[in-house]
Amino acid sequence: MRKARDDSDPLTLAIRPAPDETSAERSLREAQEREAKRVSDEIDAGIAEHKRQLRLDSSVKVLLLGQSESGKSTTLKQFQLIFASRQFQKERQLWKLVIQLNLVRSIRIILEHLSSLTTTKPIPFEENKPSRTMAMSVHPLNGSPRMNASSSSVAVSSQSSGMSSDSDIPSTAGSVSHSRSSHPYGASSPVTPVTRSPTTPFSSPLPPAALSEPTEMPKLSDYHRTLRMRLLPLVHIETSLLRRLDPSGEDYEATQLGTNWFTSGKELFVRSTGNWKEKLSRLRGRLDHDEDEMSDDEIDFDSPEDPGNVINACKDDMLALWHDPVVRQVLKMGNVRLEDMPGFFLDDIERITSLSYVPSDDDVLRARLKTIGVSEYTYDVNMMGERTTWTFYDVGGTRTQRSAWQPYFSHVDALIFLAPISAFDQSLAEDRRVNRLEDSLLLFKSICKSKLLISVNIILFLNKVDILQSKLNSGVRVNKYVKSYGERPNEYESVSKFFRNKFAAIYREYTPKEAKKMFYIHMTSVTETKAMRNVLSSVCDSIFRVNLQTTNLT
Ligand SMILES: Nc1nc2c(ncn2[C@@H]2O[C@H](COP(=O)(O)OP(=O)(O)OP(=O)(O)O)[C@@H](O)[C@H]2O)c(=O)[nH]1
Ligand SMILES: [Mg+2]
Repeated sequence: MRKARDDSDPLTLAIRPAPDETSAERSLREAQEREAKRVSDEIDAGIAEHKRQLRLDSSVKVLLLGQSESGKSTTLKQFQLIFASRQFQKERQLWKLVIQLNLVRSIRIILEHLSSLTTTKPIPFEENKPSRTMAMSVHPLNGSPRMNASSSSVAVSSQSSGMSSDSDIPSTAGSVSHSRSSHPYGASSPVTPVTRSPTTPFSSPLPPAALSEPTEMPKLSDYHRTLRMRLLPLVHIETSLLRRLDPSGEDYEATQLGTNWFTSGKELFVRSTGNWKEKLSRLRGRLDHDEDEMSDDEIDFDSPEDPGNVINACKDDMLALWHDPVVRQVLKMGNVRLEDMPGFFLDDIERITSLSYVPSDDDVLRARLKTIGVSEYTYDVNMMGERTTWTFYDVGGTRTQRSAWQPYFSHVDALIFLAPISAFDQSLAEDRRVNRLEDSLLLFKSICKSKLLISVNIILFLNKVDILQSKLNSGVRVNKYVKSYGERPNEYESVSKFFRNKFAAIYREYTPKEAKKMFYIHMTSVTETKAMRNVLSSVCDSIFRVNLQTTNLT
């Protein structure tokens, strides 16, 4: 049995007061003991603070990867909306200008298309066809171009990346993005009207409308020409705002009315080094400033030239243009599906052009702002009772941007890879010969194989399932684009399971055997906040737990 006080313990013996201790000695001893306790408490507090600091320093770092328009930046917006909503609310007004520019861009595309009817000869279909014998392909990860010899009518990227055996998705060269009417936020790029190759049995068919409609373009009247003239200020506003947001102009070319519309497909983008939020704040902040403080790159929001006023003044003409039957026919015959492009707001003209317009959450999530470079975003979030710092790296997804990803591989805890599975019938905007789903599969394979990512947890979002669903509902057949889909039912359950298995098989086959990491797959529509609340909570929770375990702080 243990004694209440152990007289044989050397420490107890050493600190035991002397039996003949005087009261002065006792006071001194007690003072020394109090001081020792104070020092000890201070050390404990220091250790606790150090641990807290370590936790903060070892913030959770997440890399967002995937091809362009896969939904990376939208995932980040959802994270912010759900976990850092105050910041999201604060930035809501900044998105107003982006949304208005998205709207103006759609108008510009219509105007350029109308203009091309009158000023330039449409490019003959055959000129857009890739070479039958030699074609460029690009490595899916580093974006470096290579020349491929190809005996087929098109160069398929798998031929250059050793994927020909496991890739059964034909190139969409010689095809166009399929037109559909029911999904408003579809993210296909403007389609290039090229013919179906007669020698590739699996090339995407042209939409029936493009094949069966009469070939004669409707005539534009003076009314259309006047409408065009009246909308020109919008285009100038766009040019000037884009210049102000990116004065280098490196990735932006001034819009030239009268050029062929598909040669001027430049879109609004955010450059990682550009601090667009600050620039937009400055442009917007003019109202709060003193007149004298106005600098050259600010806009006078009180002036009739202010973008909000100009856009508002053009409301009726925009509505007239978008609803004009001749314009609709011209677009249809040119196979221009604005509804399928990201940042489509033409059905919201009334609301968005209002002087008192404030973007809704949904508007912000639908807004399209292309990423250039790698942007870092940090949020302090309460998770599992802890205040934790989350750092996200949002990258540009076009092929030429991918070489910038690698330096981030070695110091992130997890990566979220987004593959838009609705894109099985679309081609890359940057290379019309490459099927978007195939590009995602090849990219995912490179990620799985990467030795640098051997201990990085992978979360795969098979995204844009809402668009996939509406495509299937409107009758687009998967087996026209994916040979191995065979005679399975053309229904969401079966198609989503098939794609899920395809990605899971790549993970199993190509991840190095020694890798120890978690891997989850989620079917997502990252624009849908309600569903994403559960998905992101569960994803962040798992990343956070694994992170705590690995830093040994639990
Ligand atoms: N309907 C629908 N639209 C989506 C979904 N995910 C993204 N979008 C839209 O698709 C467009 C492109 O999304 P982004 O998040 O900008 O794509 P990204 O991957 O960041 O593209 P880059 O910056 O070019 O690399 C945006 O207009 C989004 O609103 C989805 O699941 N469903
Ligand atoms: Mg982006």
